[in-house]
Amino acid sequence: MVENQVLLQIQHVSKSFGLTRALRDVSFDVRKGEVRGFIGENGSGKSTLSNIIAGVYEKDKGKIILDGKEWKAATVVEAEEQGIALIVQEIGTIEEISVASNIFLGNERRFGSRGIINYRKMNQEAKKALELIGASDISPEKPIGEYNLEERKIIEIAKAIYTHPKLLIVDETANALSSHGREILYSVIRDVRNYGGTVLFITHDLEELVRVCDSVTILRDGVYIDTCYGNEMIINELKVKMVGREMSGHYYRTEEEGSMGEKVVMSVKNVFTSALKDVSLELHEGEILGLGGLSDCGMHELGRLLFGLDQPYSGTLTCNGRTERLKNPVQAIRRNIGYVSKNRDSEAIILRDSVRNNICLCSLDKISKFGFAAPKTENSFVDRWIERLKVKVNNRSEYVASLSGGNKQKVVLAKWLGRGSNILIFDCPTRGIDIGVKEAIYTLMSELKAQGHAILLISEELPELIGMSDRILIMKDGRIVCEKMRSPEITEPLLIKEMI
Ligand SMILES: Nc1ncnc2c1ncn2[C@@H]1O[C@H](COP(=O)(O)OP(=O)(O)OP(=O)(O)O)[C@@H](O)[C@H]1O
Repeated sequence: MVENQVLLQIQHVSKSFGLTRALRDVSFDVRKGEVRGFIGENGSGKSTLSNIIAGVYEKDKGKIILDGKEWKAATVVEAEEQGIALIVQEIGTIEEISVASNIFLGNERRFGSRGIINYRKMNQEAKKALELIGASDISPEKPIGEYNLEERKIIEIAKAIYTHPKLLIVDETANALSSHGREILYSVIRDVRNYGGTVLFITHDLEELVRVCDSVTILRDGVYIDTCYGNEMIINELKVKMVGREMSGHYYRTEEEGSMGEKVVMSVKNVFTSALKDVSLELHEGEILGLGGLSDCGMHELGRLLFGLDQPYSGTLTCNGRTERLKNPVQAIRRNIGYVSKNRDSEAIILRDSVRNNICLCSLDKISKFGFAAPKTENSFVDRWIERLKVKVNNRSEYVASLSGGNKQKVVLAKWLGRGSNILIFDCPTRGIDIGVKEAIYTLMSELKAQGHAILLISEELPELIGMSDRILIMKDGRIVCEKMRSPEITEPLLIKEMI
């Protein structure tokens, strides 16, 4: 329940990274027991402020008051000790260690005696933490590397809630989760609110925001715009406040029926892997083929297989008229296939390299002459795509690691669109992307379709699947269980019925 006492006061906070003014004189308050949404376009400063509160970054100016006292965390561990938990946008776990060690990272001392850690006790406690949020299928002893993006996010949720934080910050986490994972997250948010804690909830999904939050604060270009409460949270008005202009409201394709060319550009027949059971499909030129299902249905694995990342036990794959085995992504790129992975930071971009090199990476053969790429040609190629996708970046030499989440995603898209791949496998392409750019990406997908490109759209967002696809395949337990042609009769409940 929202109390009248204020927990967090942000007072005139500013922060710059070199030339980028990420936050400019931002001030607002959040009360105890309040679930506060936090929205703004990509690069508007949401993660920067969250990171300052949670001790990751230092602010340049301003004050933060927590529970009546000035708050200045020097480290994340210090912030945790003071009751602040942050679930970051990307993967926040450490690869080489166990689930339990991740949950108690920085707090191992509590299981130690004379310098020796009692791992049995740590595992037992981690098991309790996981059970508490209904994730008892995750084993504390296992290395975290055995778990996928969604399961790792659930482990991070368990870690965050275990300490009963007075302030829980959730940065763009829901869109890495399936409906089951989202239920876990929402129930944790309800628990925090029930014991009088406060939640700062960052999301680009405004419907989710209105469902989950008591109020919302809007940032634009690092500047505080407004805070709306309860019934004042009207989606169309929030969009205008975020973007600073009226939005058209037409995100998706308007045709009632689907269309596609005759030519099949890619097909798989009777494919089996550990995750796929007798899967066959055909992708046509000029087609957007939607692939949906629950997150463990096999759709993400199918995307990996079509890009040569995984190999089938049996079955055939035909690509641009040739039957073959894609042994690796290099072969797939040669066959003109592009792939946007759901797992952005670890699979889709090189964080410690420039925006320029990331965008050019797969197109060097196209923009080079006699094996040499002239810097001028490279630069104009990169600038064209930065401009086209409105990537918010100071210059093309900036490291991708310093971009906001949504802008990283735009770099991934630019890389494949720039190459002109005629087969595009998009796994959750609009993950973390703000509404303005979402609209631009959907327009781009329609243009690519019109030019004859084939797109396999793997998505957990049903409105996106229904709104963009010519045909939808639903997968369940590794099999394709239904096929629906584009039509106004296709609804979310109809697809959900096939998925569960
Ligand atoms: N470590 C950093 N180094 C340099 N610039 C940074 C760094 N972190 C953030 N920025 C810049 O600060 C600005 C705000 O980024 P921030 O990540 O806070 O945005 P955001 O609102 O969370 O965006 P998104 O919705 O895309 O996640 C961006 O221009 C970003 O490039």
